[in-house]
Amino acid sequence: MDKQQKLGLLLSSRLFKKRTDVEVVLNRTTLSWREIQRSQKQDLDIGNSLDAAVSQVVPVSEIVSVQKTEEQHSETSSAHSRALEHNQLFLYAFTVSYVLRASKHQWRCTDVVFLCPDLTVCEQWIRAISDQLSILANRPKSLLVYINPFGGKRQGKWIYDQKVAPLFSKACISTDVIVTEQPNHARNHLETKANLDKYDGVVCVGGDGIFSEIVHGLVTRTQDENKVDLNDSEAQLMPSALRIGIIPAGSTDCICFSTVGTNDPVTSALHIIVGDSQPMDVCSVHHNSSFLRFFVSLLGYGFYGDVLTDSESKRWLGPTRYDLAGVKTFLNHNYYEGTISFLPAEDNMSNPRDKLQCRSGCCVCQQRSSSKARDMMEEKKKSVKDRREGWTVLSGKFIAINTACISCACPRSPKGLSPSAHLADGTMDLILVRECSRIDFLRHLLRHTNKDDQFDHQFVEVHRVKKFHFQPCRTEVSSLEDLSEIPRRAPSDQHAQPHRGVTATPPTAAGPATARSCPIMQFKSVSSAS
Ligand SMILES: Nc1ncnc2c1ncn2[C@@H]1O[C@H](COP(=O)(O)OP(=O)(O)OP(=O)(O)O)[C@@H](O)[C@H]1O
Repeated sequence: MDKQQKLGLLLSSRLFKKRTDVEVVLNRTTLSWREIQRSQKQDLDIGNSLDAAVSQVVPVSEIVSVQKTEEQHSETSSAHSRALEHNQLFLYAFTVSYVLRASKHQWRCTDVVFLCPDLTVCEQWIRAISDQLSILANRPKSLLVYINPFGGKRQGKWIYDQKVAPLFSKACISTDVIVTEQPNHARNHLETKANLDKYDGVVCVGGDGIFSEIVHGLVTRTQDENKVDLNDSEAQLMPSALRIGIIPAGSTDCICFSTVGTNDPVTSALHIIVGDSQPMDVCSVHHNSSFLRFFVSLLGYGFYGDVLTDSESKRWLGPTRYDLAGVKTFLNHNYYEGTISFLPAEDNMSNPRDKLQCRSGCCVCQQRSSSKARDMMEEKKKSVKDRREGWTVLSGKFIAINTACISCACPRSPKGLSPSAHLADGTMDLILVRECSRIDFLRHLLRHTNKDDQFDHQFVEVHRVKKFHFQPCRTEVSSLEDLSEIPRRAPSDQHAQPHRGVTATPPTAAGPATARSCPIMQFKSVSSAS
């Protein structure tokens, strides 16, 4: 058996590309081509070692489509005359579209056209590549798409129509598209009406808010179908069988940025097409015995909670609303007094101040995922015990009580609020900013935007936790300057915990108060709920 057979050679031909003869080779994992003449010259001059320099290799998993090139290709006339020189006629052509990795995590779709000496060869190539694409089990064939036309700069529909739909169509993905008409349209549709059996995944076009709707809709429906009581904070959530993809078209797009490393609709569409997936934790928030909500990115109480609440009333301003609400809340300088109890994550595989950045294939998340079944059993047994022991209790006055399920990176804060938080390890990073002066708090906030360690302040502490509980003092919310001020927002006793990805699929996150997490499935370009 020669080397090529060992590599699973499927097809090899001498074809023509632009002005050159190329040897094109398809095996089970790659499509490659190299210029024959140049390579041979190099063979003579410098030896075989330079072959790689003139050959291109594309993983089959990153081929978007292969199609017969019907129209006269721009290069055809020059190619034709060049071909004549070679006493060959290359009248038939096929185009392979594939992923090109550009800079800063961005992906682009690029084409290569191969001219063939006859129709049989052309069709043989198209069939061989199509066959390989058809056995890629992760690729979605049918998607349900929700577009929020009011997210971010209100470009969602345009972004989808112009940048995403043509790629889905090229990849032969069928879609049902719903443009939402009001808040919670997507959530309610998913919870009650959508026929989910038809689809391989759900895609949202918008920001973290519409993603949150999708998470709530899918996770709630899955729990209903499996008779899981969401009000039971100890119940193990069942993962959804569908993955969620995000096309960023919001104001922050934190979940997309934190998982893919960029907010670029084309990159996200390509991740979806090639079937990339990334598990995420979903956390749930309970108040007493009632389920409040899920979250997958940031649960903010105090400063960030106030910024988000205030920014909602300024939605008409677009993304600028966050800056305005941020300045206003900063000037108010409120603090919140209460007691926080948390259950620390037990192992020492990672901590919130290590330099790890969780990415696809992260060993910490993988290890967690492989021990998931065992952990689920243990966690069940432990839940009663947990209530009695292992909890750490802290009291005091806090400006911000944040919980990050993921790094929460976004263009404004490229490393995020918790740079080494993991996407799917079943833990949350609890970040406490204690009472401090305005100038100190500003120094802390500025560190969100630069490379300095944002936890390296005496008034900031961070804990990697599995669950936490917050019990506010009833009369406490006051300006640091004016302690007599009545709290604008009376906090209540809440707890949160993360649910580790339950299925064999991607991420999930859970929310505030008592938080826990369960997994949901996502395409890699996912983002989460805030
Ligand atoms: N048709 C609609 N009209 C008004 N609001 C909608 C509509 N569809 C969805 N929404 C709501 O709009 C809110 C914001 O949407 P989205 O998150 O997509 O944009 P954003 O807030 O600008 O971005 P980000 O959350 O990333 O900052 C969501 O909470 C969603 O429930």
